[in-house]
Formats: sequence, C-alpha cells, structure tokens
Amino acid sequence: MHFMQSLHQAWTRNNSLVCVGLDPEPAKFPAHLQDSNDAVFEFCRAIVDATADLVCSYKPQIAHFAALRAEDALERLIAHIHAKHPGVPVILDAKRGDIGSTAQHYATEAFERYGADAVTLNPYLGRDSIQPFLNRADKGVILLCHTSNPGAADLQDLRVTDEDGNSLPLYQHVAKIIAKDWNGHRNCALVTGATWPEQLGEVRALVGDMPLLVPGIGAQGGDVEAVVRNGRSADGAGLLISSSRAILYAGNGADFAQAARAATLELRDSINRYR
Ligand SMILES: O=C(O)c1cc(=O)[nH]c(=O)n1[C@@H]1O[C@H](COP(=O)(O)O)[C@@H](O)[C@H]1O
Repeated sequence: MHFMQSLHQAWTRNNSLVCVGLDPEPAKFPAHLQDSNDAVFEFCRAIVDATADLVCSYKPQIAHFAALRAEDALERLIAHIHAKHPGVPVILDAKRGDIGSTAQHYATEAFERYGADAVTLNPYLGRDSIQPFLNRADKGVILLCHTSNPGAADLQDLRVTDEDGNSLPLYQHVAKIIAKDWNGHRNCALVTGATWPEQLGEVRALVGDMPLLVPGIGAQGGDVEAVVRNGRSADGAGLLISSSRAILYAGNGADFAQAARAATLELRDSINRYR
C-alpha cells in the first residue's frame, strides 16, 4: 500500500496523530534487558507491540541503530512491524541528502534494504538530490523545512528573494517549492518542529493539507495545544506528532512497555482534545 494511503488509514483507524520515535539508548533500558545479546531489537519490539493500536506511524532513527552496530536489529524491527502490525507505516529517520547518483543508493537503502515506507531527507542540495525519492510514488518523502532544534533559526529563518522578487524566510520558500514543484506524485511531507508553533502555522497556510511531521513534543518541550491548533489540516488531521524519549523511557522497570503505552495513550488523547 502507498505510504500516504496507509497514513490516512492509520490516522482514522487508530484515531491518532501520534508517531512513536524509536531511538534506542541501551543505557536507559530496563535492567532485565541489559544482559541480552539482542536488547535493541527486544526493547523496540516490546514498545511497538504495546502501542501499535495507538499510533499513526513509527519513526526509527537510523543513527541510534548504526552507532550500536545494530542495523540488523533495525531491519528485523521494520520487518516485524510490517508482519505483525500491517498498515502502520514506518518512517526511516535518516535525513539523507547527496548528489543524485549517491541519493539513488540512499533510496535503495531506505526502501529495499530496510523496507521503510517513508524517509526523512534534507532538501538543501536541491531537487536533483531528492529526485530518486520523488520518483517512488508509493513512498513518503519527508523533507526538513523548519527543524525543532534551537539553531533552526541560524539558516532556515534567513530571508531570501524568490524568482518573483518576493522576500520571505528560507523555510517558507522551501515549503512553497516543495508544495508547488516537487509534489507531483503527492508523496511529499514536511518536518516542522513542535518548538516553533508560529512557523508551523505559517507552513500549514502555505501547503494546504500536506502532512507535517512534528518532532519536539515531550523531551524537547513543545506545546501540544499550540502544535495542533496551528498545524492541523482542514479535516483535523494532517499531522504526525512524534515523540521518542518521553514514550520509550516513560518507565524503566519490567513494565516499561506498559509505561510506554500509558504515555502514548495520554499523548494521543491530549492531541485529540484540540483537533
Ligand atoms: O526528522 C526528525 O525526526 C527530527 C527533526 C527535527 O527537526 N527534530 C527532531 O528532533 N527530529 C528527530 O526526532 C526525534 C526527537 O526525539 P525526542 O526529543 O526524544 O522526542 C529524534 O530522533 C530527532 O532526531
């Protein structure tokens, strides 16, 4: 099934805009997993199995696996999600961006090796660097627009002059060209951080109902009400509100997966209050 189709179905089926980020950090795992040879996989699988009816997507972050030499666990985890929780899309958070010939290999990595339904990408090398991903009409192409970190303003807020002579912040130009020129297959989405709700609202006004991936809730302190009010689409959806640490490490005892489920449920319900 196409990424956009499965995302829309998951929004409705689970009545949820929550994306759980899978960012394993073994030092924070519960004691009973510390001795396992396969702790990364077992930890993430338990989180997934405890939350799959409450989410619209999962977002494994590739560096968290690669730094641990756990790419194999990432492959098995994504295969597990597809097998046991079909219809819940998986976004590989890799933030790739490179010249076209190399980008083709990154697309193969994300979609063939890992079996992801969508991938995060950095658009700053320009359209040709994204083309191998845009060509995959069945896959989601999720482009950084206004990121959640404090330094987002250093470059993304600088004013630029577009081809019509209008002056606007760079992130708004990025949003406009992606919506107008790059989204021919309607497979694009944008990353807009929860910590910048005003900019999130500006992006929503520019891109119609394009999905927005919104990290920065939970550990980074973003405000749920401001995110939903500024970012929702006309039909009260349009958002993948992502949280990793606040869900994964809600508990660190034997019942960590149940604690993660409770945190996911609470986030889902607080989001739904403002839709
Ligand atoms: O693309 C992302 O997912 C992303 C973009 C962004 O602007 N900010 C951001 O925090 N992220 C990712 O989202 C996750 C946030 O984790 P928590 O702060 O623990 O919820 C991390 O995996 C980040 O790499």
